[in-house]
Amino acid sequence: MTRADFSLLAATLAAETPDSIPWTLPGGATARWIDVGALVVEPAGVASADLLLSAGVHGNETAPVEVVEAILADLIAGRLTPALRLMVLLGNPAALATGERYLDYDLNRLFNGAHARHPDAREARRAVQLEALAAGFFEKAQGRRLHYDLHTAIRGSVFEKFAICPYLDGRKARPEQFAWLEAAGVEALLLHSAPASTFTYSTSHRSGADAFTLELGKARPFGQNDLSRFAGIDHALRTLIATGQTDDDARPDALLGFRAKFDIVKLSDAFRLHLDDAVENFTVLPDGMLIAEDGDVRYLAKGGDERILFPNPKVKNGLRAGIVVEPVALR
Ligand SMILES: O=C(O)CCC(=O)N[C@@H](CCC(=O)O)C(=O)O
Ligand SMILES: [Zn+2]
Repeated sequence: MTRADFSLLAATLAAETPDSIPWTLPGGATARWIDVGALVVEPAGVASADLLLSAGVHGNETAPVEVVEAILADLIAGRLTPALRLMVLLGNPAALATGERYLDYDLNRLFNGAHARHPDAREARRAVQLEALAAGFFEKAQGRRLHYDLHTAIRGSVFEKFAICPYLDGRKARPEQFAWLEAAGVEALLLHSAPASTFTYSTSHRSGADAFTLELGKARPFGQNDLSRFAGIDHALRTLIATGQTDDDARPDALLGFRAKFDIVKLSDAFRLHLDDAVENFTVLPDGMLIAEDGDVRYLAKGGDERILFPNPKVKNGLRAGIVVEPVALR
């Protein structure tokens, strides 16, 4: 593979060794393959912002990886010229190679120190590495710090594309971001209500990044994605990279707001979810419905337009097996 046709995905899946040698892209930007699944692009001029784009934190969520690969290919070929600093991280190379969500433990439950509780999981080492790469990238930031962690979901969704804002330690989300999310085709925004062990909570909390998890459709294996369904995020990211313009004065009116009300936690092997596989994310829960139970613990819906998100009885014990959300005003 020459520099001109370098593919981060191919190099990552083939477990090639990164060389950290900078090379100049057509148009004068610089690229460096700094670590496994990690590439940094610096613009020729002053960077107007610092964008971390991660994909493949879950190995079965392949469409966002393909979107990011296509953007990188255009940057490397000089068809796209960056106005900002960019770091691309492919989250879980080993799981991407096997097409599984994770190998030993869900990587997106191991950030912000949680890796120390699962030292033997291969993902624990990767979480440490990713956190160090993200922190190193943002330490050198001179502009606005942005992190978009791109995912797809196991289930279908009432809102096909939605964003998740990590808990902001009491601060409010910056409304300037909402217009960009809408331009990317995002229909709903969930605000988390508590700290978490996710990548976006980590970069928000530790590096002060405006971080969002973006859920962009349904998870499918490589080769089975209809990338036309990802045109909105593809276009919004390319515009952001080319212009470096992160704020938008437009007043979005269609973005629906939700807040996390409570987590459904799988405590033991006795956990039973009373929602079948066809139930989509953001389905309204009838008042009084028994959503799940685990021994003596019963999770009940309390009405008021409560909805279910990410119901999954197959998670490991101790992890979130669903979130009950409710509408909230965004501004
Ligand atoms: O479809 C599912 O059940 C999970 C999709 C997914 O991976 N979602 C992320 C959300 C992370 C966040 O809360 O910011 C995850 O569960 O890690
Ligand atoms: Zn995911």
